[in-house]
Parts: sequence; C-alpha cells; structure tokens
Amino acid sequence: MIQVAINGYGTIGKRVADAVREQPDMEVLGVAKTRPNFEAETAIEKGFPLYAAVEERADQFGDAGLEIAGPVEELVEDADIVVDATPSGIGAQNKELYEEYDTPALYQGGEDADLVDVSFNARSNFEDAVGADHVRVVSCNTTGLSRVLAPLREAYGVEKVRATLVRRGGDPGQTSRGPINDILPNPVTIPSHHGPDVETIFDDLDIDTLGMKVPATLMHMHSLNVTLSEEVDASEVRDLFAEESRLFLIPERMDIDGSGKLKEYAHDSGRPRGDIWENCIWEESISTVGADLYLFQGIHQESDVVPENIDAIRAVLGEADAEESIETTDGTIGIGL
Ligand SMILES: NC(=O)C1=CN([C@@H]2O[C@H](COP(=O)(O)OP(=O)(O)OC[C@H]3O[C@@H](n4cnc5c(N)ncnc54)[C@H](O)[C@@H]3O)[C@@H](O)[C@H]2O)C=CC1
Ligand SMILES: O=C(OP(=O)(O)O)[C@H](O)COP(=O)(O)O
Repeated sequence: MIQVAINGYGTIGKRVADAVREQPDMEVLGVAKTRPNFEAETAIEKGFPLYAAVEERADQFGDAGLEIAGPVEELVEDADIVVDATPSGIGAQNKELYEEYDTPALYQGGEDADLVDVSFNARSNFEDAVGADHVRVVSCNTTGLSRVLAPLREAYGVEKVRATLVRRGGDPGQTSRGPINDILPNPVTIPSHHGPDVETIFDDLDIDTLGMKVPATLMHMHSLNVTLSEEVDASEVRDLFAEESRLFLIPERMDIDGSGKLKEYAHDSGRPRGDIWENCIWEESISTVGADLYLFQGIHQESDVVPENIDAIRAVLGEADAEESIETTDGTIGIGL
C-alpha cells in the first residue's frame, strides 16, 4: 500500500484525501493542518490522523479538543509520498522539508513551474513524471485545457489555440474573495498565465489565453478556439471527445444551461460535495468552420485536479502506466456522470 501524506487540508487537500481513501493501492497516512477549524474536525471524524503543520501552533488543536498524531515532520518522514495542497507559494517553502526526509512530493498549480522537475496532466504527459521527486499538478484551468488539447493534437494536429477564460471570483467557502459586482479583465495583461502554463505540458504548442474574473463561485467557463492542422467535421470531434473519460459532453436533452444546473445535476447524481471531476463541454457548442474548432466548457475548479493528483502519485512511484492508473482512478471515484 502506498502511504500518502497530505500537507494542507483545504479545498484541494480534503478532496485528494477522500480520493486516496477510495484507491485499492493507497492509504492516507495522515493530513497536516496549521490550525483547528471545521475541516480539522471533519478530518478527525473521518479517521484521518491529524498532524500539526506549524510546531508553535500545535497547542491550539489540543485547546480545541482535537487530538494531534504528531508534527508534520514525522508524517513526511514516514510517508512514501506527500501531496502538498497548501496555499500558493507555501509549497515552495515546504520543498526543503520534503528534501530533508527524501520523500517525493506533488505540488499544486499555484506553485511556479520552475519549482519542480515536471508539470503534470495524466492524459497528456503521465510518463514524464515517472521517478521524478518534485511534480506539479497543473492548475484547474490548465488541466481543463490540456485534457481537450491532448486528443486533438493526437487526432488532427493543432496549429494554434486561442482561449478566453471566464474565471470564478473565488470558491464557495472563500468569503473574502471577489469581485461581487463587476467583470474584471484578470490578468489585464495578455497572455494570461494560463497559456504559458499549458506550454509546460505541451512545449511546442502555440496558445494565447485571456483571463477574466466574474462574481461567481461555482465553476470557470472557457470559450475555446482551436485551429486544427486539417479540416474536420464537428461530429468527428464530438465522437473523439466521447471516447475521453474525463470529458463530459453535456447533451442538449438535459437542458443544462450553465454552471448552476451542472452543479445541481452533480448533487442529484449523489456526487460527493457536488464535485465534477470532468471537463463539461456543451455538445451543441462543438462547431467547426474550416479548420477552426469552437466550444464552451465548464471547469469545476475545486475538483478537476483531484483525479490528476491520484494519477501523479502512481506515476511518481512507478506503480502503474497511464492507462491502468486513469482507469483505476476513474472507476474508484466514480468518473463518468
Ligand atoms: N481552489 C481551487 O480552485 C484550486 C486550487 N488549486 C491550487 O491548490 C493549492 C491549494 O489551494 P486550495 O486548496 O484552494 O487552498 P485552501 O486555502 O482551500 O487550502 C489550503 C490549506 O492549507 C493550509 N495551510 C496553510 N499554510 C500551511 C502550511 N504551512 N502547512 C500546511 N498547511 C497549510 C490552510 O490552512 C488550508 O487548510 C494552491 O496551489 C492552489 O492554487 C488548484 C486548482 C484549483
Ligand atoms: O489555479 C486556479 O486558477 P487559475 O488557473 O485561473 O490561476 C485555481 O482556480 C485557483 O485560482 P485562484 O488563484 O483564483 O484561487
């Protein structure tokens, strides 16, 4: 059994912990947090050993009636791999800790690409992460773009990508985020950081991205234009995408007009936390004009990177190839609405 440590038990960390628990070849050795809160309490309720990420604050857990298993150093030392899901920039500070105990580590998309040996997307470059010590699972948006581009590149070739990313202002629990009544060009400079980030997965890709932030919390929305290397009928692209387990084509008959109904559907289907691990592509939006492909896709920022973290664990430890790992991950967490 692969012993997995999770350092940072917030939006991403708690979802990765639940997904690790579903795997036949992995166990959650423990999760580390800086301070007690509702997430620390639920970690204990779920039976995850809770470790103190910051020594000076360890007493706060006892004061709140939460039992601590030990300091984060102990957890890192005993683990086969650490998933660092701390806020942007903290992962970089933690790298020294993981190196000290010679424990390989996964980082999240908020960290810089040059922190790691490999930036990772399971569908696109699984093999690059085999045996690597420091791997970054790219951000929710980069994951969403990579999943669409990988099959298009293989089937037709891609000349140029242009994407406009309408990004949610904050996650539902991030009460201090915004905007609350505006539409922001964000970042206002072009390209946004997403294009260069996708190039950490496909280094020969020509991609321009523009970003915005809007008063929404549920999901991001991408408006995508891909110039393919050949003229393709839209129905062929739909068939190509239908073969991809992490692309959900929203059928017209479902009458899902946006992120609200998508999330409602995920809740109705019994998904944990209403998570949607797949890209959600409106089937009717898939259109071609000559070699230009257009589509809209919704990206559930809180959960699409979760299966990618699970696959990255197997890649780093050389425990499976891409196909085996993706199949196991999808089957155990319930991918395929
Ligand atoms: N929330 C999202 O939509 C997505 C986030 N990401 C990336 O995932 C990473 C984590 O983001 P979230 O889960 O949203 O953040 P979060 O703020 O929800 O969770 C981070 C957790 O780490 C804890 N923490 C803070 N400092 C720590 C330390 N020194 N040691 C251990 N734990 C510490 C916090 O208390 C919190 O529980 C970031 O790099 C972010 O860019 C990637 C994809 C989507
Ligand atoms: O990595 C993300 O988005 P991004 O790729 O748009 O920077 C996640 O949705 C986290 O975004 P945040 O930096 O707005 O919390």
